[in-house]
Amino acid sequence: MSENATNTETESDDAIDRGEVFDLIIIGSGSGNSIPEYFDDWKIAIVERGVYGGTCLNVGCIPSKMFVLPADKAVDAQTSAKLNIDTQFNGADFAALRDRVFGRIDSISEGGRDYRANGSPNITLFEGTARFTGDKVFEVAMNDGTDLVTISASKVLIAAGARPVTPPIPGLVETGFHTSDTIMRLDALPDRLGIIGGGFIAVEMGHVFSGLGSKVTLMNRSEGVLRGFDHEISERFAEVFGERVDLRYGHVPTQVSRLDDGSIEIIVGGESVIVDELLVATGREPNSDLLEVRAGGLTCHDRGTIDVDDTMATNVEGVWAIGDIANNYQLKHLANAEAKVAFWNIAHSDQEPRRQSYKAVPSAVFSNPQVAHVGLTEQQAIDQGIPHKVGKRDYAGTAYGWALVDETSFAKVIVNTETGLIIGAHIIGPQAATLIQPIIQAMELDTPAATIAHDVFYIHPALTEVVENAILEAL
Ligand SMILES: Cc1cc2nc3c(=O)[nH]c(=O)nc-3n(C[C@H](O)[C@H](O)[C@H](O)COP(=O)(O)OP(=O)(O)OC[C@H]3O[C@@H](n4cnc5c(N)ncnc54)[C@H](O)[C@@H]3O)c2cc1C
Ligand SMILES: NC(=O)c1ccc[n+]([C@@H]2O[C@H](COP(=O)([O-])OP(=O)(O)OC[C@H]3O[C@@H](n4cnc5c(N)ncnc54)[C@H](O)[C@@H]3O)[C@@H](O)[C@H]2O)c1
Repeated sequence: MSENATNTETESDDAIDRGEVFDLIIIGSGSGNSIPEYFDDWKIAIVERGVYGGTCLNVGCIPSKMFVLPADKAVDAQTSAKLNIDTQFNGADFAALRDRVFGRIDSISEGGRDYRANGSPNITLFEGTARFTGDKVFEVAMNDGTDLVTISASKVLIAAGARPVTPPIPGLVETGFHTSDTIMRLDALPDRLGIIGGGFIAVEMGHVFSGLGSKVTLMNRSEGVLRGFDHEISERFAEVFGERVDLRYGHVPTQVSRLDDGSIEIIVGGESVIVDELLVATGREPNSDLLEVRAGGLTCHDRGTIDVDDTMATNVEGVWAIGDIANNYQLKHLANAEAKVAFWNIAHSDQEPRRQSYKAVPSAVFSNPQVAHVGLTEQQAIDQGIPHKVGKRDYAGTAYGWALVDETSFAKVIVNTETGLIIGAHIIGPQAATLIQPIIQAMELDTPAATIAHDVFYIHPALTEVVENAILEAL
């Protein structure tokens, strides 16, 4: 055991059953599973209630992007006439695609589980649902129905993530619906798919299913889709995406019911929408309630995320929290970064703690068109009274954009005119998630916009010239 880990037996309260005592308990096997090797001599418990490996691996980022790629190819095949080639999309073997994706993923999850259950001598895997019963004490309701197990530790890492919200729409629960947890496991492509929501999951899955051949109707509460994004981006996204998907805005569905022929009727904005399958993607709520974190003395924000500082420490000494249960971004690259910070600080309490930066947290929406963002929107810059200049470049204004025959994609960069630093960037179009990377670097490292525009090469005629030119326009 690391010299920094303390034995809880010394601090145990005789009145409380602390059960088996560990050096470290980790709740959740998603980002919580990335345990550095300097923990090899710690006695560790991992508690996982679901499929091993968490959201990103099993039902999130990875399978969804393995579906997005074939959908992108299908859309390309249907839109190639502008490139003077004659290609067709003749349909998808959805069951084979599903089996390929999950054949890969399920075995990785099983391998990860087996490694922790049988191949890691210092680790005990508890497969069940943990809840706090006291300070760093948990009761675990085992999935196999055996007795409740009590465990405790001197240090705890909470990485218990979030789960899909079920909106209170009359008839929804009785009718039955899919979430992102189940929609990718359908047996066949539905002829008609309804999607309630208009955020990341709605537009990514809307692209997947419409691209592969379903008729998709997306019903969003707000006026438009991707409303948290820069206005120009969300408006352009809706224009382009709306050519493939029936977008209904500004209403919460008021009734969902199952019809005699097995189809599903959704009443939205006073109109009837009839579909074969329904996906609900109206946000994800932190699992802090399942964990009964308040019984462990932890404080939470209104939305249920656990209060943490930038060292990932909670208000209770010896308890850290990371990922979707601790931040409102709900992004895997952030959960991974927070895990690194938390694990380091847990094992090195005698050193100055490492801190997570939130200066330039980027995100990308892997729909079609693709969208990427980092930093402030133009409206946020205005609202915050920051003196700024916006630079914008259409893909069509660069050589590679001509090759793509692109008419809808652009990059937008916002520079603080007092500091010369980039404060926001927004890209819509092919490879947006990759193109934004130099700007993430510049923002995180405080590299002036002029420096990254003038002092480095951008390969000609690559799409990165879009970013170079957008920055130049903002100087
Ligand atoms: C469809 C979809 C696509 C996504 N795509 C992207 C993407 O492209 N890029 C990106 O950055 N992010 C994406 N995300 C978000 C990303 O998946 C999450 O931000 C990330 O996985 C969160 O990791 P985590 O470790 O905090 O939680 P999780 O990976 O959710 O792990 C939490 C684990 O804790 C377990 N658990 C919960 N409560 C308890 C309890 N009481 N006892 C025991 N175990 C418990 C859960 O079963 C779960 O396995 C996507 C999410 C979804 C749903
Ligand atoms: N590419 C990625 O990084 C990626 C992909 C998927 C998910 N995620 C993460 O997962 C999180 C959850 O995704 P999400 O799409 O479920 O949530 P979201 O917060 O992105 O979007 C929720 C949407 O549901 C709408 N909504 C809420 N209640 C509604 C109702 N009753 N009727 C109709 N519409 C309603 C909202 O207007 C909003 O458009 C995201 O915040 C994101 O961080 C990330």
